[in-house]
Amino acid sequence: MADVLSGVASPTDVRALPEDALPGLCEALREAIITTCGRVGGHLGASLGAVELIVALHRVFHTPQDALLFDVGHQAYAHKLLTGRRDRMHTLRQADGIAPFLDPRESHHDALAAGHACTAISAALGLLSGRRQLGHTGHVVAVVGDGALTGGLSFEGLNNAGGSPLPLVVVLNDNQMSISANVGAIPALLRTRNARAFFESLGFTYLGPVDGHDLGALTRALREAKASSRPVVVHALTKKGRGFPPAEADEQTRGHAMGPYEWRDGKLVRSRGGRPTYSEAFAQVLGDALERDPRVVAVTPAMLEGSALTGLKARFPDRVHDVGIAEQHAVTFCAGLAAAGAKPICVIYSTFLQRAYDQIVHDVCLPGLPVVFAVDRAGLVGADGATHQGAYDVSFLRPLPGLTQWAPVVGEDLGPMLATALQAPGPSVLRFPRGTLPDLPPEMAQGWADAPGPSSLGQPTHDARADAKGTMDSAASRLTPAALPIPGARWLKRVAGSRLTLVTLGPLGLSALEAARSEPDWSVLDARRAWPLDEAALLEAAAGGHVVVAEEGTVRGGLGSAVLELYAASGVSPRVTLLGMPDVFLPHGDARVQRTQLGLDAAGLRRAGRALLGEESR
Ligand SMILES: Cc1ncc(C[n+]2csc(CCOP(=O)(O)OP(=O)(O)O)c2C)c(N)n1
Ligand SMILES: CC(=O)[C@@H](O)[C@H](O)COP(=O)(O)O
Ligand SMILES: [Mg+2]
Repeated sequence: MADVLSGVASPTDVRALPEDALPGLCEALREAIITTCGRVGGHLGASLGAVELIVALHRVFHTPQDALLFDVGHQAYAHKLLTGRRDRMHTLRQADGIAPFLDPRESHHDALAAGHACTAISAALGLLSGRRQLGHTGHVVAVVGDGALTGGLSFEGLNNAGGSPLPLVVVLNDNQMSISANVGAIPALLRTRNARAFFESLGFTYLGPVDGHDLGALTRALREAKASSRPVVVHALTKKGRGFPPAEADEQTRGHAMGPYEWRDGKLVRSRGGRPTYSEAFAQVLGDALERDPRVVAVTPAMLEGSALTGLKARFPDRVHDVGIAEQHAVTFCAGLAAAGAKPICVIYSTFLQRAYDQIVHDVCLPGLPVVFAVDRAGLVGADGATHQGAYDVSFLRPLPGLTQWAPVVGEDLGPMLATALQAPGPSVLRFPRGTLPDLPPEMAQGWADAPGPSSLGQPTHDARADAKGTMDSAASRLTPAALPIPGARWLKRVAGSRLTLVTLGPLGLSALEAARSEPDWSVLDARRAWPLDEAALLEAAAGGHVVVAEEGTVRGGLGSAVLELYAASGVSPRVTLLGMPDVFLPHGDARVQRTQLGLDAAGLRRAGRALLGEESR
């Protein structure tokens, strides 16, 4: 079957094929998608479910004169394969390779970049309006999933489009799935006769429901939509994971997202070589908290599986809420929960938290409600690239009065930090990265390096040994809130009279420890909080005259900026180097390689320290 696809270099070739060649083309596309995802991972399920839809779209609409926008873009591998990227698909989501989602810089058949859900309708209406204003006659199509209709932004777009005379075409790819089972009233409504009434009441012509795997029916409906002079929705019923039995059998996500070789014996499994992830470790301590305190409740905006909450949902069905792709609602829902006296924990990816900024400010921080934000995927995310990097949470949250920002180093820190956050009178953040838990370094596994005594600059911050012991003990035993709260920063290595201190946030503390092992007069300070700062500890660090601050987040406005602000306000002037994510949107690639490239590994930290000391050659 692959030869049908090998004859397609552009959508023009798709339109030139005889109709009886199209089933073979769809089979070849599925084969290519399955092979690609098997080798390099990717969004298998959604892309398999959209094969016929995408072939029919390219038969009817002529890109780039007509524009196709795909909500998120994770379902668009067939579109990439049909638009000249077939021979590079093996580079998908890798450094300098094919992008994880759509990107006009990659192909002029990609109308707009995306990666976050619920944007397609608004962007498509804007594109259509702008094109008409500038005399362009092409059609604009927004392809959105049923999950995308659980997000408010989609409705802002539908509302505006339905009241507009512009002939926007919305194709609803309804597979009754988000990443896992879809939630709420809207997806359910779509499978009833009310779907027609719903869209018609919003001002759309409704075409459907159409079998989303029947090329003839799809083509006819799309041609009718293309001829419409007013907003129109084509409602296609599809199956996520279609054509690959392990995905179709994957009840949880239909093979939504996977790493390479994540299926064995015909089953789709998330394989990470057995080590738990930070998300799974957090879910563990969250489960303890749910067990211990009936006021605790968890909220996720459609990332039950990605945030490792599926098991907790089964254990606490009424206290783990998946609210759909609705980050703004998730945050303000948590504000309501907190106002009622519950202890809400909003479990949310750093990049998706961006969508709920005003809700954090206006509904949580301004009233000072004790919402806990478990900010997952904080830092480099790797394959998902620029639209998904967890780069900004420290910076955009730090200015908010009363919001405490914690960052664990190792999995054992999560319990104490969560318990501290749950005791806090106001809102808190715990940020942790995508990926598996690290091994404990020798300094942590066998207790801490001897602290040389009280800080030379004022009160000792705290007894690192006691704190560490408390932390370590809590790792072993069930946590009781009495063991907390945690004070501020934590010396991972404390050398009296050290000349240089590596100040880090989160897991970078481990790289700093490794970097400092061969440097007898370097100290390592785990800031533990991005805000508020542990000023005494940071002023002690300044005493050595040289400070490197390293964080896996943008250097603009992050921990490093806060430290510089402290030193300026305190009238101390050590030489300071800031390391972090640079002032660009970092592309897709291997996060470990990118960390090294950014100098956010032990060698990079050592280089930065030596450069600061003027000992580059050593
Ligand atoms: C703002 C935002 N929140 C969450 C996500 C994660 N996400 C990616 S795809 C997806 C499910 C989309 O469901 P649907 O629109 O039905 O598409 P399907 O995968 O079923 O084809 C989610 C939640 C995202 N990309 N953007
Ligand atoms: C497309 C999308 O936004 C999600 O599927 C995201 O790619 C999940 O990321 P993780 O793989 O880090 O859970
Ligand atoms: Mg869906």
